[in-house]
Amino acid sequence: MAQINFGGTVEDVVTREEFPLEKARQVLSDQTIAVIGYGVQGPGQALNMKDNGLNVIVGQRKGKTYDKAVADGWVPGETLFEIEEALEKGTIICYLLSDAAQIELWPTVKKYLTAGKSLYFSHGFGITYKEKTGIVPPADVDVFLAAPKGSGTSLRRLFVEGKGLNSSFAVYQDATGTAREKCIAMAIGVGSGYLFETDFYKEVTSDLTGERGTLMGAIQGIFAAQYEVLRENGHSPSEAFNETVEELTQSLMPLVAENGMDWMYANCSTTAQRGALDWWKPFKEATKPVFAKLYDSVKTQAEAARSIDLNSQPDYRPKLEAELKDLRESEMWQAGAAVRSLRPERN
Ligand SMILES: NC(=O)c1ccc[n+]([C@@H]2O[C@H](COP(=O)([O-])OP(=O)(O)OC[C@H]3O[C@@H](n4cnc5c(N)ncnc54)[C@H](O)[C@@H]3O)[C@@H](O)[C@H]2O)c1
Ligand SMILES: CC(C)(O)[C@@H](O)C(=O)O
Ligand SMILES: [Mg+2]
Ligand SMILES: [Mg+2]
Repeated sequence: MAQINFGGTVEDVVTREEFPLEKARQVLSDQTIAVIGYGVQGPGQALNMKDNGLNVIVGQRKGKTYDKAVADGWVPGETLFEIEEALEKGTIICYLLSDAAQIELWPTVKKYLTAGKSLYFSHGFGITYKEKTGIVPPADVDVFLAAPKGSGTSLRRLFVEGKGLNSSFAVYQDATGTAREKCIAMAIGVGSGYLFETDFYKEVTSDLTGERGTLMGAIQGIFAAQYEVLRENGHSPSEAFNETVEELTQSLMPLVAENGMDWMYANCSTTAQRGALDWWKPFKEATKPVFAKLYDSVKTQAEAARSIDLNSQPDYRPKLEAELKDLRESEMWQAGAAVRSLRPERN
């Protein structure tokens, strides 16, 4: 493994140079990879693996998502099956149902996990919270994860552009002595950039924190707070949205992605730099207690319990959709839709 210095801490990582696609193909040459579930990660991972020359089939229940799989080129009876048929054919079972659905389907999946097969996850959820999920794999199967650090939609888009999201990987159970190399081969096969090692507990704990925090929850909270203050002080929706969201996503975050925060700052005025350097600290102080509370809520499994409880309610889907609709129809995101429609490249 390559040793890389991450800001003073040296970590082992796996790059595509030392574990090339050719090696992944060789490790997985006698495997039938069954991607169970075709929601968000399913399509990204399955299509990338197929384009990478691996032997992939998809298992998906009939309905809209099954039709999407057909539209994506999966052939019923050849590479696309009902879930149980795919479970039977697969030697590496990629369990890419939603975390809640994984609980429901587990008794079925378990039946097909015969000795020597592999069970692959993209999250540490099911295994870490086994007292809540009931997911306890048989001792004679390999169990590992590769967790792309981003949406399955981006995983596919970046792959098509010749780029790759980073993924973490972890082995939970090595029954055959080959779990680790299969795990790394799968992580390369789904189109990852570099790989960093973790364990199932750390993966789920950091992932739940990240998505509730800066990646999704905190960012919306901070956007909403600033937007409201601007509106309360007489600024128009377009001005408030541009100064809160549009400039960040269109101009400044791409600069951060390219070369770091200081470089983005350096490409703004000295007036902006002075203010940003002064104000990031009070923002950190104000929000750190919230992040500590969030981490604690993840660690005590309150977040997992809430997710499982709510997801298992029969009316959860429509309620979730109603919440997303409220967000979409809020003034800020309606202003956002108007702003997006005015981007020159959309005309
Ligand atoms: N969404 C992402 O981009 C992302 C990123 C990293 C990791 N993950 C992890 O990947 C896994 C899959 O997540 P996802 O967001 O792609 O899932 P998802 O919510 O998109 O659902 C995946 C599939 O589950 C099927 N499904 C739902 N309920 C079912 C049931 N009762 N019976 C049979 N099928 C059912 C759906 O038809 C769908 O095809 C999860 O462990 C998740 O944490 C997701
Ligand atoms: C894409 C995310 C947020 O990284 C993933 O963790 C998820 O749960 O969808
Ligand atoms: Mg997640
Ligand atoms: Mg994540």
